[in-house]
Amino acid sequence: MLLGVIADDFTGATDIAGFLQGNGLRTLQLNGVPAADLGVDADAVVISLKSRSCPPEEAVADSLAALDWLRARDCAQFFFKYCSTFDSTAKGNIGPVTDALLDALDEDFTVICPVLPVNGRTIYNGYLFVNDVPLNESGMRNHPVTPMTDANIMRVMEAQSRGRAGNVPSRIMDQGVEAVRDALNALRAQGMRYAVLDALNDRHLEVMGAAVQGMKLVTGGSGLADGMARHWTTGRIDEAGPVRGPTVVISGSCSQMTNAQVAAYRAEAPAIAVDVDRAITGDAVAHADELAQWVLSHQGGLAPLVYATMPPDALKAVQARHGAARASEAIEHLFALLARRLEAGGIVRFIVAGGETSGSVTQALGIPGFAIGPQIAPGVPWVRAVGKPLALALKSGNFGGERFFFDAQSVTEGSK
Ligand SMILES: Nc1ncnc2c1ncn2[C@@H]1O[C@H](COP(=O)(O)OP(=O)(O)O)[C@@H](O)[C@H]1O
Ligand SMILES: O=C(O)[C@@H](O)C(=O)COP(=O)(O)O
Repeated sequence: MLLGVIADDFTGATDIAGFLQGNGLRTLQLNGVPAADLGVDADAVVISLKSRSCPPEEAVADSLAALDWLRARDCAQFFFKYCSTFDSTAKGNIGPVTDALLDALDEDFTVICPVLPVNGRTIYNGYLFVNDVPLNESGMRNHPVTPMTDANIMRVMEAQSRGRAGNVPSRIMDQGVEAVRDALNALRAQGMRYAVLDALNDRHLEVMGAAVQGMKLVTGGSGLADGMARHWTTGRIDEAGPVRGPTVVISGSCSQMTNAQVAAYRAEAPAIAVDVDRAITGDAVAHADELAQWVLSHQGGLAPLVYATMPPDALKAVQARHGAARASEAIEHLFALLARRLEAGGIVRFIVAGGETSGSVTQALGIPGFAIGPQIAPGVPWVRAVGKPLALALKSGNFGGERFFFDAQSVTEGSK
C-alpha cells in the first residue's frame, strides 16, 4: 500500500479520500480501526477516527491502534490528517498525536501542513489564512469545540507538543523541490522537530508533494495529500456509483459557511430546527422520534433538513445555559438516535454537515467503511457504505458553496 492515513474526524477522512481517489489511487475509507482479519486491496487506506476533541490520551491510543493496523499491511508512508484550520486546543490533539506517531515510527522529524488552497486555506510565513483572513480573525474564532485564536502554526504546535517548529517559507517553495529538501534538512540540523510548510497555490502543493517522498510520517490537510498523490498516479479510476432514494439533510455544524448553507436551503426546502434545550435536558429519545416522523412525512421533493446550526451569539447562549461539552454531546447523541430511526424508516442518502456530527451519524449507522464516489465540492465526495445500500455526503463545516445542499442532490439527480 502506498499510503496509510489516520484522520482525526470523519469529514476530514472523506476530504482526503476524495483527493486521493480523484488522483487515481484506489482508496478505501474505514470507519474506526477495523478487525484484524479484514483483507484490503487498495493503494491508500484512510482510517477515520473521532479523535479531534476527545481527551488527548484517548486520541493517542486510537491513533496508535490505527498506525499498528496500517503497519501490519506494509504501508510505505503514513499521513496524519487533521483539519485545514488546525482545529485543536492547547492540550491537543494534533501535538500529542504527532509526537506519539513519530515515536512509534522511530522518527524525529515531520512536516506540519494544514493547507487546501482550492478552499482558501493557505500558509504564508507559517501563518494560516482562511480565505485571505488570518485564522484567528476567521469564523474559526467562534468554533463551538475548538475555537482558534492564533494564526501562527509554529506557536500553536509548540504549545501542545514536545519539540520546536520551524518554517519553510513560500519563496523556498517557489524555488522547487531541491530547495525545499535542503530547507527541511537545515531545519532538522538546527534541532527542529516540525517544519511548517507554506503553500499559497497548487504549484506549491506539487513541490512539497515531491519533497516529502520517502518521509515516513507526514501531517497536514488534504492539500498536502493532493500534492503527494499527483506524483504517484496517471489517470482517473472508477468512482463508486450513485445510490437512489429517500434523502435527508442533517446539519450539526455551527460554522459560518454552514449557517449560510442552512439559510439558503431553508428558504426553498422543508426544514425543521432541533429543539436544542429539549435535546440537552433529557427528552432526546422522544424528540428524535418526532423529528424522524417529520422527515419521513416530507419526502418527494427537495430532501428535508433537520438542523441544530446556530449563529455565534445564539450558540454562546446555549453553551452558557448548559455548558459547551454537554451541549455538543447531547446534540450529537440526538443526531445518532435520529439517524438510526431514519435508516429504519427507509432513508438511504444522508447529507450531513459537520465533522463531529458526521462521526456520530456514521457510527450510529454502524457503517464499517466507504467506497469513494463523485465530488460534490472540493473536499466533499459522495461516499457509499460498505455492506449496506446507503450513501452519505459528509461535509466539513466550512466547505462547499452556499447552495451545497442543493448541489449534493443534483450531483446524482440524473440517477434518482
Ligand atoms: N445549537 C447548538 N448548541 C450547542 N452545540 C451545538 C449546536 N449545534 C451543534 N452543536 C455542536 O457543535 C459541534 C459542531 O461540530 P462539528 O459537527 O464538527 O461541525 P464543524 O464541522 O463545523 O466543526 C458538534 O459537537 C455539535 O453537536
Ligand atoms: O481539512 C479540512 O478542513 C477538513 O477536511 C476537515 O478536517 C473538516 O473538519 P470539520 O470542519 O470539523 O468538518
